[in-house]
Order: sequence, then C-alpha cells, then structure tokens
Amino acid sequence: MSVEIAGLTRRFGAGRPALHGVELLVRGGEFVALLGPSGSGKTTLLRVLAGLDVPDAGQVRIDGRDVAGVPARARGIGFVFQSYALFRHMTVFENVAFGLRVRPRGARPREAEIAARVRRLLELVQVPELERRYPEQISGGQRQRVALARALAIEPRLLLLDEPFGALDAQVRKDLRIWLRGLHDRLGITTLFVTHDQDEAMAVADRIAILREGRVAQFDEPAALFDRPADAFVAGFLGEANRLPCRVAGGLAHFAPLPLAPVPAAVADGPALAFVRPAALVATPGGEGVVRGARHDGRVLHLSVQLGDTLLEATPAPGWEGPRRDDRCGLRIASALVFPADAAD
Ligand SMILES: Nc1ncnc2c1ncn2[C@@H]1O[C@H](COP(=O)(O)OP(=O)(O)OP(=O)(O)O)[C@@H](O)[C@H]1O
Repeated sequence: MSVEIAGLTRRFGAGRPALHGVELLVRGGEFVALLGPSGSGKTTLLRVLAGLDVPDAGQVRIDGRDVAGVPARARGIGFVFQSYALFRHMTVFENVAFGLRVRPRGARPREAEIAARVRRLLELVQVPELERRYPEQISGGQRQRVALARALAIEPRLLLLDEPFGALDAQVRKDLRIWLRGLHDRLGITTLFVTHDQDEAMAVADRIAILREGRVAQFDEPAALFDRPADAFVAGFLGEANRLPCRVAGGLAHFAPLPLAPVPAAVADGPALAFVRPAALVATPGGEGVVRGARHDGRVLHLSVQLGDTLLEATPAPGWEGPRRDDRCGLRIASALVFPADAAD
C-alpha cells in the first residue's frame, strides 16, 4: 500500500514545528527507514500516520485515499511503538488476540478463528511455545516478536515501527532486523521503520528518509545517500567523514595551509567545506603528517593522522604494511564531497 505525505506540518505550541512541510512518497511494499537526530520529528510523523495525532496542515494518502478524519483503528495500520509495550496482565496469546477481539461485533472473527490466527502468527514470529506466558516471563527479544505479532494480527496494510529493537543488545538487534526484513519480504507489507541506528537503517531499508528539523532532508537508497548526499547536513550525518574547510577557485578545492593537493569541486568559488570519508583519505609513508593512532577493526586498519593542528581519520595506501604510531606520512584525498560554506553546518 502506498503512502503519500504532502506538506505535513505539526506544531506543539510556539517555536519550531515538530513537522514542517514533510513530503514523502512511499511505494507499496517498500521498506523505508526514517533516520534523523533526536527531535527531528520521526515519532511525530509515525503518530500522525497512525492517526494517533492530528496534523495542523498537509495530507496523508494511504493507497490514494485521504485518511484525514479516519480514526486510528479504522486505518488498517499495525504499529509497534516503544511506548506501546505489551499488556502486562495478559498472556502472550491474549496480547496477540487483542486487536481482533476489540473489533466491532460484525467484523470480529469467531473464537476458533482468533485462536487459529494467533497461533499462526506466533509461529510466524517464531515463538509458538510462549502463548501461555506473561510478558514479564519472556525475554526482551521475544517481547518484540510478540509485539510484532500483535501488530500483524489485524492484517495491516501498513506497518509502523518506532525503534522496535531500541532496548535490545547489539547481537539480538542484528538477528531481529534480519528476521524482520525477511518477514517483510514474505508478507509484502509496506513498512516504515524509525531508528537511531544508521547501520540498522542501511541494513534493512530499501530507502531511507533523513529527517532534519521536521523536514525530509533527503529520501534515497542507502548507497546514494552515502555517495551523493543532497547537502552538507546529510554528508556529515551519515557515516564518518573528516570535515575540511577549504576554498574553491576555478572548480578546485584548495586546503591551504594544510599540505593537501587540491581536488575537483563542482561548487561556486568561495569558502567551502569538504567531507572526506576515512577510506578516501589515503596515507603513504613519509611526509608532513604524523600517525597518532592505528586501530584494526578486523578488516581494515584505521589511522589517526595529525596534519598541522588537525587530526584526521585516514586509511593506509595498499601495500603500506603495518604503519605505526609516530610514523611520518603524507595524505592524499581520493574523493571529497564539497559544499559551499554558507550552506554547511
Ligand atoms: N506531545 C508533545 N508536546 C510538545 N512537544 C512535543 C510533543 N511531541 C513531540 N514534541 C516535540 O516535537 C519535536 C519532534 O519530536 P519527535 O518525538 O517527533 O522527534 P524524534 O525525531 O522522534 O526524536 P527521538 O529520536 O529523540 O525520539 C521535538 O522537539 C519534541 O520535543
């Protein structure tokens, strides 16, 4: 089911709106992550989509239909919010059955059908043996699976997940996100997923919407966001990057007084800011830099290099075996993302 969001604005009192003209077009069956700094409006956006909050302006269309005035329960949306924990006084079974039991009489399935559907869902989320337990008797990861089963019980057309794995440790999170993506692919439900975790967003989403101060800064595939950020905010927000003030003249960014060769820059002449990923800052033996730290992450070696007063994250050139602390080195920029300084943060 597609989701079209146009000009969506939500204010809470005076000051900057929580949502400030959000535009987003999510295709049916897509898995979209919403990523952004704290307070950028991610949760507010999900709440408005779910019908739990009302926008001051703008439109939400689900499968082409304007949902303004449609109450949450009638929207056919499943959600897993951190704040919507499982009901503690209900068993796992009753938690999952809840969404079906509260339906109006005419739309409510018969008891045998509810039971069959709950068991199918518990199989689907791989916790069929837990149906008689209470939430406090199962693990955090199992609770999240049950919460998801509860959200899926109403056969939603759209699934909204707000940091569903937030409280879990790193390995469980990883396992669950892979599993969630597989589940999404099997069921084909359009999914919007809020996360703080860039790696998580990159790993699960078809496309990522980067939110900033209540607006969508960029909405694109993970690799495109990384390689072709729309602005300095996105370039600095996603992944690691060295930020190097520079001056652009005639299509080249110059880094004086730092001893770095100029690089091509497609921006107007004037002060600018270059973002250089550590992998694109190549260190070679001998030169004006000094290796201050070397760290292996199991795959590649990361160097901290002091150049003048600046500490930069770099990568040794192929063939430079085992650079050590206090070694001298030179640096070469293999590629940079350059933005005019006045537009940069
Ligand atoms: N009920 C509310 N009353 C007043 N202000 C609110 C309310 N809900 C959200 N806000 C404000 O709206 C802005 C956006 O909040 P929101 O929770 O949507 O951000 P977020 O991106 O989800 O943040 P986080 O990553 O920290 O969860 C924040 O400045 C927040 O303080």
